[in-house]
Amino acid sequence: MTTATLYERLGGERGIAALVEDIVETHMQNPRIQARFLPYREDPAHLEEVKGHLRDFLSSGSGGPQEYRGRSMPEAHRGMNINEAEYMAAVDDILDVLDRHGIDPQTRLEVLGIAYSLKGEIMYV
Ligand code: HEM
Repeated sequence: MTTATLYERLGGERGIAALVEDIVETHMQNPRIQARFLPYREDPAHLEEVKGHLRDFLSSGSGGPQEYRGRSMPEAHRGMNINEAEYMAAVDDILDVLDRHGIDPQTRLEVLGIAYSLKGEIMYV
């Protein structure tokens, strides 16, 4: 039984910042979803804003002190018509990156649980 919060087990502010960089880069290299993300390379300011929101989302959702000021999940993904295969591809990327960063299996499972709980707010909204 561990007493560290999910935020701490993800490496806190620095760990989460590194995770977000790699997750976005991995999405951009994943043929199943890269078309959704590659256009952001042409708009670095917007990309930085989204990365900031992703960091705050992960931090506040895992027990960290940061406040999430981005849009709600349905608002952020509305009109993208994200399907199940794309959703699974994104979740696979996240779990791969957590693994590459040495995050333990129990913690990865917790993140998977949170990702699944958000599915209905992100797919086909
Ligand atoms: C575990 C599932 C997911 C989570 C937790 C998640 C979370 C987020 C968050 C927090 C933002 C920032 C919102 C903002 O800036 O206001 C965002 C933006 C975005 N997400 Fe997701 N997302 C997920 C799945 C997906 C999937 C499957 C796709 C497409 C394949 C996707 C595509 C995007 C795009 C393109 C943006 C940028 C929107 C913009 O232009 O500002 N997301 N996501």
